[in-house]
Amino acid sequence: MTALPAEILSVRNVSKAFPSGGTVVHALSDVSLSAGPGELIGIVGESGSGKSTMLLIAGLLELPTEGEVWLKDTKVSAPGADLDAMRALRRTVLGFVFQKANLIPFLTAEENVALALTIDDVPRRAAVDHARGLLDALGLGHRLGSMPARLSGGEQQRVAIARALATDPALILADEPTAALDSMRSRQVMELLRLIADARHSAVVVVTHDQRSLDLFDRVYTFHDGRIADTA
Ligand SMILES: Nc1ncnc2c1ncn2[C@@H]1O[C@H](COP(=O)(O)OP(=O)(O)OP(=O)(O)O)[C@@H](O)[C@H]1O
Repeated sequence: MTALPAEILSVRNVSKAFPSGGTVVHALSDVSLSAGPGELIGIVGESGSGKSTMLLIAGLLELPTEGEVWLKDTKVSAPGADLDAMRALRRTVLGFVFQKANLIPFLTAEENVALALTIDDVPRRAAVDHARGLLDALGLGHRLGSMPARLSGGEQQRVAIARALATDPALILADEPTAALDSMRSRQVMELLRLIADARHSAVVVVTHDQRSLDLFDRVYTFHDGRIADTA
């Protein structure tokens, strides 16, 4: 058995400033957080506190102004790093889930998931088989051939989660994945993310406003004004 790394994601002393109309917005100030294998980590905080900016930096979609992002034992991002060069890393190590499922409307559920693999040159047959297995495991085995418009909001979000899992990422980043769902479906999606962390030993980091599911999390960082005000 291979040893698991101590941390999958380590954000170290990250700050992010956006120039904005002659002034500077300090979206993040000296933030450090981590997520290890099998951990479900929450990020909460009021609007504008820096949660999404944190996720974009951890997801290698934005650069920090100061500080570093480490994936496993490698420093991958710091001021001046080349975000384009991180594309392969984003595709293989990271999985993203957003507030809206953003499925491609003219592809079936299984085609949406398989696409995450075929764009990386996985042969179509193998990609579709893998997509079916994932959708089946997420309770959507009966919806493989359905178009997104025929799926409920919760089902669409589960397809989006299957798509994020397709490349077997070590780190899954979710930005308000339950915002568009009712409370029962929200709970189901959060429980699914908990299960994914447990079963796959992935690190799962979720930005959420949903206070009712926080019992499922290993650690919750509360952001306030670009800083971590509390860790519980
Ligand atoms: N590209 C940008 N340019 C300028 N300012 C930005 C940019 N992105 C974010 N900000 C500012 O940085 C601060 C943090 O924004 P962020 O979106 O990270 O907050 P949030 O906690 O995710 O908010 P919400 O819960 O409303 O999504 C805000 O003041 C926001 O206006």
